[in-house]
Amino acid sequence: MCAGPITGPARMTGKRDGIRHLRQIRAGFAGNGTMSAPAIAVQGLVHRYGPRTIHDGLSFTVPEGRILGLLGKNGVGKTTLIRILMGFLTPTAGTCRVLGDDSHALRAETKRRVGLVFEGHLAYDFLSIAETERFFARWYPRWRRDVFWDLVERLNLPPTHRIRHMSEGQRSQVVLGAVMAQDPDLLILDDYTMGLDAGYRRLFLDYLVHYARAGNKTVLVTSHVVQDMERLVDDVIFLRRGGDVLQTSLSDFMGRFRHYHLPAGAAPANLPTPAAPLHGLEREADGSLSVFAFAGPEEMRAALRTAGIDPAGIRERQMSLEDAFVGYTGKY
Ligand SMILES: Nc1ncnc2c1ncn2[C@@H]1O[C@H](COP(=O)(O)OP(=O)(O)OP(=O)(O)O)[C@@H](O)[C@H]1O
Repeated sequence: MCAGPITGPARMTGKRDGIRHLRQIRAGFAGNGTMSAPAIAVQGLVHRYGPRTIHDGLSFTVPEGRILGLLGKNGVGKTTLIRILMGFLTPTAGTCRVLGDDSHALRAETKRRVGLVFEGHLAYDFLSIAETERFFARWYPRWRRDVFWDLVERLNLPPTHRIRHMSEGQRSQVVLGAVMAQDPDLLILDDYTMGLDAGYRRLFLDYLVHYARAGNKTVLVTSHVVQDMERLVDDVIFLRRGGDVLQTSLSDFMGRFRHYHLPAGAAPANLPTPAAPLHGLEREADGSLSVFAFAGPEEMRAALRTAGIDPAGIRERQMSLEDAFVGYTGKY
């Protein structure tokens, strides 16, 4: 993980389904009822690596002041999207605007307003913690020493301790402190959990929520620790292979997406292809059936009958966000 102006502030470094539930959060709705330009606006994004299409007409916006979790299975294109947003990659087609600028033509002052945590490490690892803080401070007019030290002093290491002599998780803590201290308007955190223990992850999440709310920051975050998202994000975007995208508020998704369980024998040996409102059908090891759907119990019974599945014995099961993520994206 690497952050900041290690190569100057202009180089922030540091990681469709049957149902088309595209619920686009309206561009510019700031969550407090006011309209403002979205912090991120992606329209018709296509990206290919050679013959492989990673994104195929992706469109979404991140309204200012919202915390959005970008979720998807390994290899679905989260990091690619972030690379495009930061101007490291030029998309095959489509437009991406970050704080009003085209992503492949970000002005230096716009880059300074974006705090990025990305795969990698602190490049100047021969510096001590204190030297690192002074180095970053020179680049950022809004540098917050208090924020840096508030996060970094929890390491219980002397300020003279060199970055290269730190563990991976300790380095990550310095990176997170350095990014937050930049006082950016937009934070992009790509898999920020690298090497962090559960306690520090929790501390950082609580800190981040408070920091983002107090400063009206916009946050785009990816993490494989999906349960963390539950305490952090306002909205989620699910990316799925083939270019499907679902954008919704977390509360709406958790309220509408349901998991039902049916006893063995309820469904035919060959499971039907789920059609709306059914989203996914999975045979469990004991022959019972898990059904994921955007439907309440009554609608569900009717949909199951239509699919040739006996709804008798149906039970709804509570889901965490991680359960819902696996139910929505599939186990493999
Ligand atoms: N430079 C590249 N050239 C060719 N293919 C690439 C390149 N970079 C990434 N890919 C492929 O593009 C797809 C998306 O990769 P990406 O890193 O964006 O996924 P991701 O969603 O961030 O994955 P993960 O959750 O595993 O970090 C993968 O199949 C990957 O192998």
